[in-house]
Amino acid sequence: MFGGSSSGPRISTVSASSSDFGSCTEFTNYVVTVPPTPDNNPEPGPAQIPIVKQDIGSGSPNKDQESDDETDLRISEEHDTLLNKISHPLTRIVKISPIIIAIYRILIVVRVLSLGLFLLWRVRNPNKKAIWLWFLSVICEIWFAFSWLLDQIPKLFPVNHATDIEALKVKFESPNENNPTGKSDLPGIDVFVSTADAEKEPPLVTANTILSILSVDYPIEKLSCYISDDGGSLLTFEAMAEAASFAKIWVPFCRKHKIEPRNPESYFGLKRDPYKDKVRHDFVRERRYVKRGYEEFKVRVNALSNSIRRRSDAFNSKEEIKALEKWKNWKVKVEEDQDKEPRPPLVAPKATWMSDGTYWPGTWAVPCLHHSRGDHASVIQVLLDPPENEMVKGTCGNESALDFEEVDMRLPMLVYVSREKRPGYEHNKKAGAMNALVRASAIMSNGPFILNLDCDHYVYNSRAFRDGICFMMDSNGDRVCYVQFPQRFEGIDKSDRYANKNTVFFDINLRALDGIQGPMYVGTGCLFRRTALYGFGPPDYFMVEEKSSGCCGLRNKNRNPATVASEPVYYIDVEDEDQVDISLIPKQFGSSSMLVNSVKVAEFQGRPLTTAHSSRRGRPPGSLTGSREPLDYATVNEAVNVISCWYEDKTEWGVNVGWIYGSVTEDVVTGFRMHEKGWRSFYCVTEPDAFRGSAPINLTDRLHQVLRWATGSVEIFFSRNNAIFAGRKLKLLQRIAYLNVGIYPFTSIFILTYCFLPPLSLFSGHFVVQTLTGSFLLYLLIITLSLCGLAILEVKWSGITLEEWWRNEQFWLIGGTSAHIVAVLQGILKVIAGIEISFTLTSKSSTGDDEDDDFADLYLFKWTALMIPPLTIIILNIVAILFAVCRTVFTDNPQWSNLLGGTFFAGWVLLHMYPFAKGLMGRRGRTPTVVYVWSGLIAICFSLLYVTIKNSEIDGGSFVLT
Ligand SMILES: O=c1ccn([C@@H]2O[C@H](COP(=O)(O)OP(=O)(O)O[C@H]3O[C@H](CO)[C@@H](O)[C@H](O)[C@H]3O)[C@@H](O)[C@H]2O)c(=O)[nH]1
Ligand SMILES: [Mn+2]
Repeated sequence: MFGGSSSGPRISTVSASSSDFGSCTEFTNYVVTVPPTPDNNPEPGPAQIPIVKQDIGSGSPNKDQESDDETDLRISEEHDTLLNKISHPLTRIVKISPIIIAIYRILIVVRVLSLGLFLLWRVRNPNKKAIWLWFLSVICEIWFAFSWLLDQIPKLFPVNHATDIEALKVKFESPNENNPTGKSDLPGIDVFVSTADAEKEPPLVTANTILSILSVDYPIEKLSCYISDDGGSLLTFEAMAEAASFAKIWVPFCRKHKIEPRNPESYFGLKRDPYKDKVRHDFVRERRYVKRGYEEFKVRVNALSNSIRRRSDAFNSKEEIKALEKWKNWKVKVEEDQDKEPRPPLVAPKATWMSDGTYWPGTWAVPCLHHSRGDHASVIQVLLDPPENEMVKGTCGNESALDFEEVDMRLPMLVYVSREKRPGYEHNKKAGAMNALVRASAIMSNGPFILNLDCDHYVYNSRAFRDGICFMMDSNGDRVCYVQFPQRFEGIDKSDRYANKNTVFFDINLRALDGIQGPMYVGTGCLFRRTALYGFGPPDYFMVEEKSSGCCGLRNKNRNPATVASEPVYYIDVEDEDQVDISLIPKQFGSSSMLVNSVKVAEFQGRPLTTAHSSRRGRPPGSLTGSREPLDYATVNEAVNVISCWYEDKTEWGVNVGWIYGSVTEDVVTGFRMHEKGWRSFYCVTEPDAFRGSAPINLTDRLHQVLRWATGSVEIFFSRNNAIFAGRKLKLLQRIAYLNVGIYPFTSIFILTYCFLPPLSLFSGHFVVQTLTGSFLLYLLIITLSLCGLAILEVKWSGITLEEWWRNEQFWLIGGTSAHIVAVLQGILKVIAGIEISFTLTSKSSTGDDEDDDFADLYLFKWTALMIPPLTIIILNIVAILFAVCRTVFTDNPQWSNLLGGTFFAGWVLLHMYPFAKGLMGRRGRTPTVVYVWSGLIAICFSLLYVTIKNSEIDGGSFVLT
């Protein structure tokens, strides 16, 4: 009833303030059709690679004096090289030094064995004087060993992959028989950017991301960019319109001068010499011009919130006057005619207005009915039309300051999308937003691949899209569900105090998974195969099934019932249309027939090329070089239809199709479901980094972020997406890795306990073992040394630094004692009481006051209850050490061994807590030593007091030093 039909979903009209913005007001529309498959190419039989006989690239002209023999020879050589290049793999494995890996594996075995022996020893040798202390510690140690194993085992087969974009170019963008002009035969990519709050995610940041996407090095007509605005805010909308307008000079400028990175804010902020390696004489002038343009653009974007407010105020007061007049007229009428006309409202609503004098259909500055967060209409606006099919050259620099005569001026399509939201509907956070984009884009551009970026993650390496596509177009590419790029961060303090960079995860864990079934999906910087997102399985399986059952496109009857019941129809073959049970599809994808029809097109376009040596079903070369039809109004209307909030009712969106709902870490679940179906993913580490983003650098925001991730993990643990229940196609080690994702927050229970053990032991005068025996110390030594050895080897094969590894260890304890434990409680609450967990956005804007200090934010101190447990731990441990020292020194019954053990453990805890203590101190200059010294002094006073009283009891009142 809140459906779009009642309040009318609308297509807003553009309202940008900038001048050269004409083209956006009318949008031409565009549809991708299935490229005609050559009739002579029966599927799925092997097809021949077309071999080009003449004019390869800038092939050398035939000279008359050359003999026929020579020419033939040359041609055949060219054949060979071309054939070589065409069959050349697009990706390859870069071996990590086998010696390092061998030692690494041996050390793992050593540590597993010694841990086992140690635990055995511990269980057999209880501390009879303090059984409780012994028992607690042994339980914790067993769990730590278990969780270490979960983390370590999937790291047995680390691997590095490299791509070959030159080979990709030869294969897809060089002239050949099927494609004489050498027009790009690469598949389309739809880029999704998510933003949700114009305050926490500044539109300027988002606009920069958009600019970096619009200028990537990928065939322009194959690229479409969609921005999802979950805030439905006019500010974001107009900032995007500004970005679209600035792109008209920024993008050609980047293309002409090969600018990197193509995010203007980062580019102009580079510390290195901008003229290095630049030889064009017009570069200096054009750079200056574009820089000025960017500065003006920035000022315009920054002024938007003010100008929108002023504009809205003006319109609103006009409306008010109108309303007042209406009311007066009505009053006069009522008095004169005694007419029973309904009384018009006296006050007009405080609307937010677009510059063309219409209401903004999204949320308003003063929220009101149908115009607030969580209650507004759908908005789709094509900000940049789909580009022409052929290159459009720019003009020479006489009238304009820029000379773009040789530059392609086209821009990829850019679409602003804000899905409809109504109260009473679950919106499913980011996953819901992404699914709306999946549908809208299926109708508007239907790129067979989808790249997902958070608004603060921009394209740092303009060729990264090609790197990703290499994996997809390689000979086994049709088994690949996604290619994950590592998340890299900027603006982080040098020592990365809170392990924001997460290099241990991104360079060790994910690389290791790449050697099994592939990295997890981590939410941003990921290139998906559209059909994998649609919930289909990989084709390998289909081929087997097809051979055995002889039928096409239908689901496997003898599959595990749990997965069959809800799994979408298998691969649909374009040629086998008649045999597909189409009636099943709307149940899964919803009622839009345009959407349903687009599925098979995307499947076809996502296939790698057919090759001579492979029986896999590919697509014929040259089939993606055709032109696209323009967008029409009906298409855009249909796109608006599929982003309405009721569209997903009674469908499988979020259950089996698209991003999966039910966890605040939707990313892990979504990737998990694909691996579960037998898909393979790849990890693509590029040089320079493919994408870069921002991370919260102050302690509080960081803890909240970790809290959200851990909560998501607990949600996964308690859901049907727990890796234990996964089907047979999830490989064992991959399963253990996913299991670890669900289990790691629970480790916090034991970490917390363990951190309280040193104070307990020091206060009580006992230790976890009865006495520090040689075997205990030896075991401890082996365990510690083997861990250090593993760390060093991991550092060796992954390329991270030891400091980063250590920071990660530290934050493991800090997170474990604060965020993770709360996550476990929250998760259990959700399971028992059904209390929903909110998605607290990570703030991207710097909140520090100090303008000159890049890291002002780092020293920002915001109190949060999450800090209570670690703070308690710090204080208790310090007090305990000093107390025990005093007692041992001043009493007649010194227990040096227990003091030593306890102090060692407490020191270990405090060492890990150091960054946390630093975070509490705020500003630079004052070190956490102050915290330690102060609590130390207080502790000494208390302990002296204690010892005095104790001694005076023993010695009958007189204080005696022993
Ligand atoms: O209702 C929502 C909530 C969030 N987002 C977007 O989701 C992204 C991630 O949010 P952020 O607060 O930046 O989370 P991070 O902790 O930085 O993100 C990591 O972890 C998240 C899962 O918890 C993933 O969704 C992210 O992709 C991943 O980068 C942002 O672009 C938001 O705009 C929405 O679109 N709608
Ligand atoms: Mn983020």
